[in-house]
Order: sequence, then C-alpha cells, then structure tokens
Amino acid sequence: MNVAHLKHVHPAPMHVAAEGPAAISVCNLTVAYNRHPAVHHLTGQFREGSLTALCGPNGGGKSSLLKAIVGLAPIASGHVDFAADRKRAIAYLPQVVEVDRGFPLKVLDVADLGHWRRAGAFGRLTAAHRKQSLAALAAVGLQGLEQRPIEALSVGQFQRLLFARLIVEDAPIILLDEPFNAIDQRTTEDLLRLVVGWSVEGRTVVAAIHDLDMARRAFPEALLIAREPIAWGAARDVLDDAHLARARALAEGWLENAPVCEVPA
Ligand SMILES: Nc1ncnc2c1ncn2[C@@H]1O[C@H](COP(=O)(O)OP(=O)(O)OP(=O)(O)O)[C@@H](O)[C@H]1O
Repeated sequence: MNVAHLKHVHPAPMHVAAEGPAAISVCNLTVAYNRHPAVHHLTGQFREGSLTALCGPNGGGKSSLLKAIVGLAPIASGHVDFAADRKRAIAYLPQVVEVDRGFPLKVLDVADLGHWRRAGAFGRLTAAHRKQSLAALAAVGLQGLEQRPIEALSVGQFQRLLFARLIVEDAPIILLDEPFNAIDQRTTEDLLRLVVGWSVEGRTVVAAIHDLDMARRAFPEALLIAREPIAWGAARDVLDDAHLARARALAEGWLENAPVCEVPA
C-alpha cells in the first residue's frame, strides 16, 4: 500500500458515487440470530473503489452486516457475492471493544500480522516484509514504539496500530466497524485521512460510523439501515432528514426480542 501521499489527501468526497463493477453484491440478505433478524432483506452493491459510510441507530444491524460479509454472522437467507478472487481479499477491523489486547505482543508483532494473508501462517517474514511493517507504523505515527507491549498503548495508539496492520494487509476491500469510537479528534482526523486515501488508491471501503457530519463530509456514499434498509446511494441524499427520521422511528419501535422475520425470502 502506498502511504507516501496520504498526508496531502483532504478528507472530502472525491466523487458522488462510484460507477464501476460491484466489489460486493448483497442479494436479499437477512442476518438473524436465533431467527431474530438484525438485518432484513438488504439488496445492493458496494462498487469497486467506493467509499461508503454505513449508518444507522444503535442495534440497527451495522456490525451484523459487516460480519455477515466476512462470514462471522449467520446468514438466514439471501447471499453475499464478491468479484472474482475478492472474498479472500477482505481486511476487516472489528469494533475496538471486540479486540483482545491480552496477548503478550509487541507493536511490531501486530503490524507483522498484516502479512499473514499473503505470507501464510507458517510463512517466513522477509526483510522486505519487516520494512513494510515499519513504514506502516511510521505512517500512523507510531514510529519509536515498535517494541512496546500492546497492553501499554492508549486506546488511540492501539487503533493507530490496527490501522498500521490494515496498511500492511494491503487488501482491495476494507471493512471498518466504528473505527473512530473512543478516540480523540486528532487521531480521528489522521485515521480518516488514511481511509480516504485508501479509496483514492481504488480500494473498496465500508465504514460503520455514527458521526453523520463526518459521513456527509468525507464519504461519497452511504448506506442507512435500521435493521431494514432505509436508503443507499450518495451520502448527502441518503442522510437527509426524512431518511433519518424514518430510521429513528423504526428504532423506537424495536422490542428487546425482535419478532421472527415473516417476509418471504
Ligand atoms: N451474537 C449475537 N447474538 C444475538 N444477537 C445479536 C448478536 N449480535 C448482535 N445481535 C443483535 O442484533 C441486533 C443488531 O446488532 P448490531 O451490533 O449488528 O447493530 P449495530 O448497528 O452495529 O449497533 P451499534 O451501533 O450499537 O454498534 C441487535 O439487536 C443486537 O442485540
């Protein structure tokens, strides 16, 4: 991944909507836990090179959708398809609360994990791999902390480290689950610049985020879901008052135990 130019990328929409072929196609997808749907009947496409903000209320199914795409959440009906060779080429960043920091790893070890997909679990890391890891750590501002145990990082530093691992992974599709939660404004802006840069490089990026101003400012496209799809397209159109009001109204009606989905697949 080329990181040299990222400092100069302004976090503003680069285009209205990607027109290219689909990187990920979602067809009538329902994700359900014990038959209680978290995402209902979602159909649409994340196009190659698109940068999409995945928005919606708490419990609206954003994490479930990302997990279903990477095979970590149960698909009750419908399917997710990928452009050729792309399924193995997804980098996924879970919510920071789901990442176990208890392992006795150093910062450089975690960056090195990004090579795993291409080098293989038992592959040897070469000097070139190590150089890429060090460059990625420098790109996220962690130069000098390479030997620090990960348990001794702040939340913001740890999120920078996970972004360094994503840089090393060099994947054409990147899914981020609330990547800016619990981090300060400077870290957020630094990491957002990386995200926009990935899109400029032609990667397909989807990020679940709660900050609607950021979504309108920095993401050309948005998908708004409140368990069911509300709108999908240009961020400024999707995140308008009417759509947001509909999402809020749906969320207010949710029961703790959502009813079993009755809509035919
Ligand atoms: N492993 C699970 N088992 C059972 N129910 C789950 C599981 N994961 C999520 N859910 C339920 O699925 C629904 C959608 O949750 P999900 O985490 O996908 O929403 P979200 O939009 O990411 O929410 P938030 O913004 O709060 O992170 C919620 O009702 C949640 O309780």
